[in-house]
Amino acid sequence: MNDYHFEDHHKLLRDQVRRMVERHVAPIASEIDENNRFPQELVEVFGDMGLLQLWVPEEYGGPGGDLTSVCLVKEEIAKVSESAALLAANNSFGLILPILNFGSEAQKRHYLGLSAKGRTLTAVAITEAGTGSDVSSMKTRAHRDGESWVINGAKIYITFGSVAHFILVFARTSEGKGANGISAFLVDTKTKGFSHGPEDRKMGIRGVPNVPIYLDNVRVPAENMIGPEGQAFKTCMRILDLNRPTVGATAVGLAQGAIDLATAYARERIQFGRPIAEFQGIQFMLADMQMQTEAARCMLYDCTRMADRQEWGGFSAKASMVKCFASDTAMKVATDAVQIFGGAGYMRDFPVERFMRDAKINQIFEGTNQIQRLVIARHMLRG
Ligand SMILES: CC(C)(COP(=O)(O)OP(=O)(O)OC[C@H]1O[C@@H](n2cnc3c(N)ncnc32)[C@H](O)[C@@H]1OP(=O)(O)O)[C@@H](O)C(=O)NCCC(=O)NCCSC(=O)CCS(=O)O
Repeated sequence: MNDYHFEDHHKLLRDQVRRMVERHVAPIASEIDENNRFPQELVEVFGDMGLLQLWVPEEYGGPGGDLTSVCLVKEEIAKVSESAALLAANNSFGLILPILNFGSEAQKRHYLGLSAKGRTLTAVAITEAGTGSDVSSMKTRAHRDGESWVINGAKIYITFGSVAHFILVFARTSEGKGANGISAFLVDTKTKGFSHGPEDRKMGIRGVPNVPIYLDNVRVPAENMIGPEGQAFKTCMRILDLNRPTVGATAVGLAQGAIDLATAYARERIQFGRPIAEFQGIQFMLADMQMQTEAARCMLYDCTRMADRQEWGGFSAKASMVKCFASDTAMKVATDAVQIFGGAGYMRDFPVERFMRDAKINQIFEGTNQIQRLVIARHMLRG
């Protein structure tokens, strides 16, 4: 494969991650899915390599990664396990991106410094029972009480919500119309009044705990508000824009992993006296799978380059294109990989059925692909 615009440090990181995946992720990938087990041991491995906290700048004690590094790491890990890829760069969405972009210097020193140690887990809480695509309809409320804010409400489907040390919680702090009046708080999950419910039972990404969380008079110090009061809808949109390419990266990795499995199987599987790889019907499928994945990869690393060069014009639409195109591609590619395996592909003895189950979530979370199309179309129509 082409090396795109990767710099030497990106290639070095990618090679280190490949070796780590072979040693630590590949041996447990099927088992964490089978047992729906959160791989705590990977927290240590990833933390020691700087992979949970990749995006923390060097001046705050972090590895100083960029969007390209985060995506390369996720792509490599997702070739073997989407669940493990979701754990990598865990601190980006819930802590690093909001604090780097909207936090005060004191918040940066404290939280980025903590993240840099490589043992912190975080989550983001936006979604509620009545609030999915329509973020501004959220019902969770926070009111000011002296030097604190007191939060009440419930959120659902919170990824890593049961293991996170800190959760970025979005709540309405005034009854302003629509997007106005929403604020963001970094909540320490040890705070009195915070709790979570039982784990959601999911089709895929097993080993990644998703839970409902409950905030019952959760009191947080005023300094835990991230960004200006009432303006966090924009914080939310901005961190989604920056994180959506990483969903694209996971999807590209998953698709490549499925292609590699299907290609190897097609070479080995004998029917009508020859490997099925010799049949044009299979060759055309494999070629389409690789072509679509390569197109998604080109789009992905073009988008990461934009971000790393701070070229923000049209970035939101570009991030939505990557998330949408790569995840639609991964779903199609994983389904075709199962088809190439035939009956064996439907069995749990082979990993491709897991890839097909895991692929689906990428079309749904961090904004459904219908929402991504809406963002893209709005950008086009604005001219
Ligand atoms: C549907 C949406 C794309 C847009 O929602 P709205 O139509 O309600 O809002 P707008 O009128 O477009 O915008 C209001 C306001 O915000 C500004 N804005 C909009 N987009 C951006 C942006 N990308 N960056 C900065 N600012 C932005 C816009 O200019 C307006 O400001 P003014 O009023 O003009 O000043 C949106 O609601 C959306 O993306 N929905 C999807 C939500 C989503 O992705 N949810 C997923 C949750 S997280 C997850 O799934 C992870 C799993 S988990 O929960 O653990």
